[in-house]
Amino acid sequence: MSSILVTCYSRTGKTKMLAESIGKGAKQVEGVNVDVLAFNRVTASDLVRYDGIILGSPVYFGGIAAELKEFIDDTTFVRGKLVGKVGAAFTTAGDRTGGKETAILSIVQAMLIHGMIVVGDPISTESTNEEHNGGHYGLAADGQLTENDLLQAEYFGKYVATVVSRIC
Ligand SMILES: Cc1cc2nc3c(=O)[nH]c(=O)nc-3n(C[C@H](O)[C@H](O)[C@H](O)COP(=O)(O)O)c2cc1C
Repeated sequence: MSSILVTCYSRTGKTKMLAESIGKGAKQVEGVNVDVLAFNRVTASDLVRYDGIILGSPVYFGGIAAELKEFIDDTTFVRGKLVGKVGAAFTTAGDRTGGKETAILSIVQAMLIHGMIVVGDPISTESTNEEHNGGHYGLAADGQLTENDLLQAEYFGKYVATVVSRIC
């Protein structure tokens, strides 16, 4: 049985809503155990237990929230123990051009430094919806979350879990 952790910093609940939908999608994949955990319940050393780690943050000034950066900085103490794990990132922003890609890439950058295998957000083959908001480098949504955003988050979770189940 492979395992996935989904967690994010979220002040006003939007990024957390995406986390829940990502978890819902990931749980559709057989043979993968998925934990969607509140940010304050996770420590850097918990990451070692998982095969896949999906991390999210709201966009703050074009980057990630300080709280997630602090968490990532703490992962220096598990350096070497995350090698070969699958990683993926997600974000929410206020504005369409507000910095979703730069925020996602900050998370992805840390994952790559850990030697993780990063999974992006391809436009889902399951999606027939042309409104796909896909982040390319990870999952992203802006403004008020729509049903479509939550559906894309489910597809993303399912996709990452499928990769985890294949390679872990
Ligand atoms: C301190 C701060 C900085 C922000 N900076 C940006 C920004 O640079 N670009 C943007 O599009 N939205 C920005 N926002 C809006 C948040 O990214 C957006 O509301 C996000 O969805 C909030 O996520 P949450 O509900 O999970 O806390 C900022 C919000 C705060 C509080």
